[in-house]
Amino acid sequence: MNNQKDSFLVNRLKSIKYAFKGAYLLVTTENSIKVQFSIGVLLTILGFYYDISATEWMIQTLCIALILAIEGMNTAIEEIADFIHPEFHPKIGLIKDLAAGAVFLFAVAAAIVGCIIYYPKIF
Ligand SMILES: Nc1ncnc2c1ncn2[C@@H]1O[C@H](COP(=O)(O)OP(=O)(O)OP(=O)(O)O)[C@@H](O)[C@H]1O
Repeated sequence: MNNQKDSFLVNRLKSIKYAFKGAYLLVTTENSIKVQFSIGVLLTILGFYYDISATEWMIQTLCIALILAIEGMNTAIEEIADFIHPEFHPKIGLIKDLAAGAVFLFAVAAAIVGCIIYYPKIF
């Protein structure tokens, strides 16, 4: 929680610290994020190997960041759902399925982008 007495700059720096902590927790503890992060690292190596263009770098970087961000939001939704209702409930199941569906939709688009960039270079 930010202290109102702190200056604007100190509060902003604290927010960045909390955000870093959240990103670190996601990458080190969440299996789905670990997998997506590893794919992101692999794609970055592939990007250098195949010397992809500036536009391809921009699209690839956005796709990697968006997948991680959406996965992170999905994890936050799962945590909220488990916190407010730890027991089995069809509504909690629906909420989690919807959040997972949102990740899936973007993952399909990102996979298509990956194929468009690398298929012509590899084959
Ligand atoms: N409390 C619950 N009530 C009803 N259904 C649930 C509940 N918890 C989980 N489910 C069902 O099980 C699925 C998987 O839930 P879970 O919380 O294990 O997510 P996950 O995708 O396995 O998590 P992770 O991303 O951490 O691997 C949900 O999408 C939902 O269909």
